[in-house]
Amino acid sequence: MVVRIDYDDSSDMEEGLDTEEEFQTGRWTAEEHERFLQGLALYNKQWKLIADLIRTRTVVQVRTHAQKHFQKVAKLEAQSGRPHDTDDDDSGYGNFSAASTSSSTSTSQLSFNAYPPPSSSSNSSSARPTAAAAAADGCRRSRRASAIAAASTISAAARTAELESPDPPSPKRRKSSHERSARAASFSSSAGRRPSSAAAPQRAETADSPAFSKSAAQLAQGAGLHVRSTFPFAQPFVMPRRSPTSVAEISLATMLAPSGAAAALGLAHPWPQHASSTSVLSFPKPMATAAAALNNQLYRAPVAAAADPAAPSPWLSGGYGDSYSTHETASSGSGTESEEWGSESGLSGGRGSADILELDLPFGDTLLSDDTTVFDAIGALSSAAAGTPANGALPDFARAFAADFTGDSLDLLEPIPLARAGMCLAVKSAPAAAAAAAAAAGGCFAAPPLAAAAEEEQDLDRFVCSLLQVPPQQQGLAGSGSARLTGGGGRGRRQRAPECCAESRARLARVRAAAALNGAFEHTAALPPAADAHLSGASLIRRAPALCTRGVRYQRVPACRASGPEAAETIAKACKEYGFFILTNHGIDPDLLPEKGYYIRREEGYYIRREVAEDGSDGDPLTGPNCWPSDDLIPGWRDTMLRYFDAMMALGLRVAALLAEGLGLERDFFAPHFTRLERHFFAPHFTRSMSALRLLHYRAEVSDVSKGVLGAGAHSDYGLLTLLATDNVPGLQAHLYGKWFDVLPRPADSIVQLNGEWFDVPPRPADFIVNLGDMLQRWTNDALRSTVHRVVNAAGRERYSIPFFFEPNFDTQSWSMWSIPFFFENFDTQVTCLPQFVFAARPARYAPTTSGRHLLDKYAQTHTDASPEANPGS
Ligand SMILES: O=C(O)CCC(=O)C(=O)O
Ligand SMILES: [Fe+2]
Repeated sequence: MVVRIDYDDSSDMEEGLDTEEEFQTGRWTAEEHERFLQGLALYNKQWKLIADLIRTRTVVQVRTHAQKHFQKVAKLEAQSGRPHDTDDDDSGYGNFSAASTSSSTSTSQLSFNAYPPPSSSSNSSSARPTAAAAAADGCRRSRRASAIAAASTISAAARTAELESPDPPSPKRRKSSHERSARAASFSSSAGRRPSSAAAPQRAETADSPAFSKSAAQLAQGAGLHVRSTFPFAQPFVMPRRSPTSVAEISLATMLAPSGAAAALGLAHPWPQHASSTSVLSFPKPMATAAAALNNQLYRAPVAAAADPAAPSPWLSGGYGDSYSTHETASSGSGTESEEWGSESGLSGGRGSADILELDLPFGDTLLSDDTTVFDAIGALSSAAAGTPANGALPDFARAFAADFTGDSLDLLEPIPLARAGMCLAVKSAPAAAAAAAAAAGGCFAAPPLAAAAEEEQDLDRFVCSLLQVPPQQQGLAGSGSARLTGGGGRGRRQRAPECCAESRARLARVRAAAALNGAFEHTAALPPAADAHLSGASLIRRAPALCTRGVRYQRVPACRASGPEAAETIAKACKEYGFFILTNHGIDPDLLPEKGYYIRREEGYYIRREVAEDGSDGDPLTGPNCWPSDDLIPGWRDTMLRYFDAMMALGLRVAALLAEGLGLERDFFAPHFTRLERHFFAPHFTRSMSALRLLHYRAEVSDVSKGVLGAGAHSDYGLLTLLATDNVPGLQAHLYGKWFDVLPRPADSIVQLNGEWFDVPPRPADFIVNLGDMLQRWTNDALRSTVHRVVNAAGRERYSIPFFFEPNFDTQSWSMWSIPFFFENFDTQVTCLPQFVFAARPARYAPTTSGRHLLDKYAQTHTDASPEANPGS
């Protein structure tokens, strides 16, 4: 079992902001190569972007490295006679130590089980709405228009350098070898460690930071933990600037059940010198304790929730609903469950038996209400633990943490399913140690008798089984005699009826899957066959979407209003930190929404752009006349769609204005890029925008990420931003890198602890899901990032969506003999890194271009039939 402890990178953040990049020479490290591979997957052969991702290598170095890499891959392929998976390529780029190689092998196996990499022959297009039907439909399109329509097909395959890697790349800058090696430290529980990990060489100590590794090792040993030899995760754990996730998580755990944590260790105070990230390294033991404490919290809270059967439990809700209906919420609520969970709380200050919620807390009432905020929970618990009077005053760190967590102004959707995330955390963090600590504390959940355990696998299985209350005979484990579960506090445990076992098993599988995703489990051998089945990529995605988060923060998507005094600020904040938000109060006529395209029921995408002449003469490259079904066939549809298009243009302009304002630009900054201040005498379209509606229909096919079967492959959109309307069927997933990693200091009140994970964006039929496009990234010199997203049709249900790609005018406006001079303004639609985002230490990353050029380039990169060769005229 591996427990990860992350190093403090706060100094990196603070010091590293304005310094020049440090380019390395010489052999590539494993880490650099890994990033290179990520970059390759993400950006194909855009060396500049890849170099940006790697950070320590120049573009030229990257290119040379790529050359060697491809040669090597070709050689391996020739030798093996099969395509070589570059992700597994550990065959030597610099100083791969034996340790790191073996580690990455086990890790990639772990990752594969958790989240298989894409097959090289992605057939995502099969699930992608195709444009072929559009052509077959007899619609007349210009050649260019067809090329664009075809985008829906090709983009999934080609635009996608599929991002199905188990962990996303960390774009975070690496500054020093010290920090790199610090990151390499992790711990495994000594309670049941495998001999192999004990014998493995200590990379941290041979690496270039002996001081760090020594102290880490000492600390770990002092705490009864074992320093694992190498960094065990395929990807580095991405950490935010000011509040390293580990600290946040541990803080959270500690704060959630501090008294329990204290009891577990016999400590007077459970969070020693909290909140300083370095303290993480100093307190491996509290970390285990924290996990145990969190477990206490997790498995007590539902008991209280169950006391009111009418109230939906916030603790294990969310995700795709039914897959998370749990026995806690399903239980009778009679209170007898508390016996089962054990009643020795080990928590001080409580009024009652097992239930931490009965603590006399200032916020106690809100703790389990549906609109519970984490702020409340943390505030309540930390106040109680800190012994502050019940007046709501929080310890400073708790206040800061809570503010960091919730954000000030954003109206965050989806109350965090804290328990679920916490479950991952607890299992991830220190399962064996957590169990032991909890047991020592007279635990609130059954802890396996660790001392009797022979193998780590068994410990882990027992641990998880005990969490899930899988009866021993159902566990399918070797040596189950010693796995007899002991009830917390020595109380007898009620055996579950056999019919519950399937559910328990499924839950076991889900937790294990989640834990695997979280990088916690490195073994799979002991999984019962039934559970194994749940670990295939597709089912994992289907069953454990919300468990796929590493922390607790990715379940929520910020919601921003399109109007009101806060709108500009909240939109800018969401864009900076998330790159993704839900737009409410948008003012689009609700009557327009349901009609907007659901007539299109074919397997295809269907584009609508601004109207141009039949011969396309007043169009731009990449455009053509819209293709409308006859009015007899769908009466009024054309009219509806054009009204919708206009409304979306107006909304796009409004959001762009709010964003500009929030970014400190002129409110009207973007507008001229989307409008044409020339009024054509005969065709007074007020826009030359390339914006497009795309009507998408996904057929009822379950995605299988491992096989590359996706609704839409991972991509970012090209324009300024995209306003997405969806029906009620989930499917959209976003991939966050965090927005503040290398440009500006991350604001103290940031809502996001950055991390890269796919997470499910809840469908919001009445609102719009907004994501940022590549052009905005370009304009802001990477300060804002276009958001990578994809569609995974986990439910296998038919799905409709209508993205509105808000894209600027193609090019420079031109004077025509029909223009009304008064309105004419020669405005070049230049996309240039804005001075506000260009610093000495961070010069412009993109050459000026035009919107049209940018689009052509993008299409050329990703669509074979939109390449210059295929479209010589464009
Ligand atoms: O259907 C969706 O939810 C997203 C579609 C999308 O991302 C796209 O067409 O670019
Ligand atoms: Fe998209």
